[in-house]
Amino acid sequence: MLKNPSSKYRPFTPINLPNRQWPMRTITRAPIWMSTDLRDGNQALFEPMNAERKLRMFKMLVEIGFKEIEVAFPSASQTDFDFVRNLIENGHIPDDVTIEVLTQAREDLIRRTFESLQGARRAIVHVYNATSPVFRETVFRTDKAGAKKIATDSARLIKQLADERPETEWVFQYSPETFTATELDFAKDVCDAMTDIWQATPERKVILNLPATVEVGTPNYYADQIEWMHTNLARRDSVIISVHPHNDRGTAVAAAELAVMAGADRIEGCLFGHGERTGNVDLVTLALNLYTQGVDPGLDFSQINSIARTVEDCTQLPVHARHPYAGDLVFTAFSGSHQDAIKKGFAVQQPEALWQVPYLPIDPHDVGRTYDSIIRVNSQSGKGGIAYLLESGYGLAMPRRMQVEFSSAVQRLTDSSGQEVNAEGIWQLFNEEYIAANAPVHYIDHTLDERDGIQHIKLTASIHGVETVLQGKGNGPIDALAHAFGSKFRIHDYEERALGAGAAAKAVAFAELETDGQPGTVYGAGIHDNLVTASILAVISGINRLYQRLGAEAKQSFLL
Ligand SMILES: CC(=O)SCCNC(=O)CCNC(=O)[C@H](O)C(C)(C)COP(=O)(O)OP(=O)(O)OC[C@H]1O[C@@H](n2cnc3c(N)ncnc32)[C@H](O)[C@@H]1OP(=O)(O)O
Ligand SMILES: CC(C)C(=O)C(=O)O
Ligand SMILES: [Mg+2]
Repeated sequence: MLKNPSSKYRPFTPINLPNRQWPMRTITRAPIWMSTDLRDGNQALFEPMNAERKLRMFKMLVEIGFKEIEVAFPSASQTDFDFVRNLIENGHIPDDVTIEVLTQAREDLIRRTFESLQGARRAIVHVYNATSPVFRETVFRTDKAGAKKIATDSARLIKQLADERPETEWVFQYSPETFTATELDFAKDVCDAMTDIWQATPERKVILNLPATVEVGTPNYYADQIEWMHTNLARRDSVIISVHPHNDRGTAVAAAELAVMAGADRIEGCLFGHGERTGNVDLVTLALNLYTQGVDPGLDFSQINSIARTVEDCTQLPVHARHPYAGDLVFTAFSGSHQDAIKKGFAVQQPEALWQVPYLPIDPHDVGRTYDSIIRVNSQSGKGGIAYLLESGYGLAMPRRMQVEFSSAVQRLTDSSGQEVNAEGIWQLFNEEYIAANAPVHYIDHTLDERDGIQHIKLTASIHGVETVLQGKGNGPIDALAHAFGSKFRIHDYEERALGAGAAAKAVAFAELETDGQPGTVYGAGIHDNLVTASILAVISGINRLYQRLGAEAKQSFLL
């Protein structure tokens, strides 16, 4: 019998936090954002960014509004070292932006890191060492005291090197790497030792970054860990609690949000969730989630498409089509009931009112997307989306029952092709179905005159290829036309509209016909510069479409 493979794994042990506060909190302001696209994001690429791509990414991060950017692991490679030098020496760092660099807690690497920062106006030096039992035992082969000493030795060295370079405003950051797998009291012990050595004060805060280096539990578990640290850390008023969730369980966004509710002040992550393995937390989703709750994230994603394309170019990895807010398909509705609700929502949505369009958590315009990309039509689509595409693309507003009739023609097309059809394809089908319905009756010409309040029509048409003149009279042109055809059908409904606007506008007319012995109604449509001609064409289109539905016997008597 197969052994249950899950027996290889251990569940996390819930934290005893009887008075936890975070579940009752909401997020009312944006955290401090820190982009690590150029470090954690970059170290996880098949091909790390070259200098040109790194600079392009840096400039874009600045434009988006990041004030803290981890730009490199300068002791890891000459490319990273040179990049930091380029930023400093060539004045690429705006005054309100602080660069951050990462180093392991090792003397040679720390010294090299400070070399790279020579001449920086302000810089965050970020040092880390893993603190969890498996790292202590397996990687460092040491005990708690040994792991703590790695951190505190580095803290003293960093302080000394910083003091020797007073021309730079230094900010210190420590990460107990693998924090989520570390005993909380030990993580606190090491963190407190760091803030003690660095002499953290409310004026000169130290950043304690508590990473989910590997996501090991549910997001509420991370929130409990953060709240415990928030409550128990020494010198809390002199500490910025930062979180750095990875996405191994696919819940990094939730973990970051709950962590902020639990007391975190700052979030580190990457655009579109780049980063080691399953990635760092996605800063785009986090920021726009806040935005849709009425909280200004302080980051500008109003041109999400161009940001996505730049990130794709720099990382050589695609943004998934279903990625929240940014994917190609996230403002697209294929299914009929969704399209219907979206169309109705748009119709009543006022520009300045609260956003209430069904199925769309955000106004696509807010992220630089257009409504055109919203509704796509495939075999799952209903009339709402089809009507929306015709209306938004071609100014053609169909009567409601006609939308139902036409949607089955679209359905037949998408069923047979198995493919999506775009607005142009739907417009073409509309023309084939209605405007080109000109047999067996083909309109040639007409005259109308009014005598004693009665309209008289003389219609010249080709019927089954034979030129024929028909005459009729009635209360209006449509009535007179029906009379000319021997009143074999009734006009159930008639509507006319403008098609397009201005001098180029045409008239479009719709006529809904019914005849005895034939269930239901059939629509016809006509388009012409002249409204009356459009209405005559609509009736003739309806006659021809009705004729196609009749049995052989009914056909004989339907046309004169
Ligand atoms: C979770 C994260 O994302 S952490 C950031 C990871 N990013 C990177 O590592 C960037 C690229 N890294 C590198 O280029 C290299 O690892 C360097 C230059 C930093 C170091 O290279 P090397 O000196 O060859 O060491 P190596 O890469 O093999 O790392 C393993 C050594 O570092 C030690 N180490 C690992 N992390 C730490 C740490 N935070 N502090 C101190 N020592 C550490 C290990 O114990 C091991 O030491 P040992 O060789 O005595 O057993
Ligand atoms: C260096 C640290 C913060 C890190 O990237 C992690 O733990 O994931
Ligand atoms: Mg990381």
